[in-house]
Amino acid sequence: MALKVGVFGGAFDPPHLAHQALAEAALTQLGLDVLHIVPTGQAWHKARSLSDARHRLAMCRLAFGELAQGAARLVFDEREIQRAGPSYTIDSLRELHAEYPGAEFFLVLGQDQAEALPHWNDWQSVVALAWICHADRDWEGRAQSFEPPPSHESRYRKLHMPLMRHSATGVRAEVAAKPDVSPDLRSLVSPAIAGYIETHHLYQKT
Ligand SMILES: Nc1ncnc2c1ncn2[C@@H]1O[C@H](COP(=O)(O)OP(=O)(O)OP(=O)(O)O)[C@@H](O)[C@H]1O
Ligand SMILES: O=C(O)c1ccc[n+]([C@@H]2O[C@H](COP(=O)([O-])O)[C@@H](O)[C@H]2O)c1
Repeated sequence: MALKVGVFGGAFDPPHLAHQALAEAALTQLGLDVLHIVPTGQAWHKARSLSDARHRLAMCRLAFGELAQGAARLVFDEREIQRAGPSYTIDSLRELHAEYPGAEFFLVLGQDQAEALPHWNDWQSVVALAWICHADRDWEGRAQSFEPPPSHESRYRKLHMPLMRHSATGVRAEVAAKPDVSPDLRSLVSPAIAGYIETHHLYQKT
């Protein structure tokens, strides 16, 4: 049987509880052998610059480190941080295909990026190289549940997790408003991430 390789990319600035729930859903529902967590290097599609990659990677290790279950392995994958220029998922998928010949790939996304996928660089190749595994996301203004584009529907798979309104934007705003670890922050990120943010004075108003 082909090795099943999951790929979960994100800015992870910082990783929050919905990221952890999505990674867990992917591990349990897709029967993955390995899950690559891929922090973005340069997010061409985001208006703000990301925090130092060193911090985002350290927080990924804290947030996702406990998730490896059963036979599944987690890889904290620095390729997009190391690569010069904008981070394109297609580049990472092509490299991973070469590293795992014959494997089956599963790209893990929340609803917003599943909807944005047709605007990604070379998205048709992305869809050809990986199953698109998407979970709904609770956000204001969400009109309806995401429906895959009919032309590529057979390449999409739904992941099930509780609808969560968590966002990294919300975490950063909470810390900027209340620099001490607040009960609201504790409801958004794991204790390890709250501690890391506090120790390293991340996201505080300057
Ligand atoms: N609440 C959520 N429910 C489901 N998926 C989510 C949720 N939050 C983030 N994701 C997914 O996790 C991946 C990485 O997201 P990202 O690191 O950009 O977090 P974010 O919360 O969207 O960040 P920001 O608020 O800074 O834009 C994306 O595929 C995104 O759709
Ligand atoms: O390749 C692209 O063109 C592309 C465009 C938008 C997003 N992505 C990737 O999708 C993942 C989730 O994006 P984000 O903005 O939610 O962190 C992350 O790995 C991004 O690099 C990739």
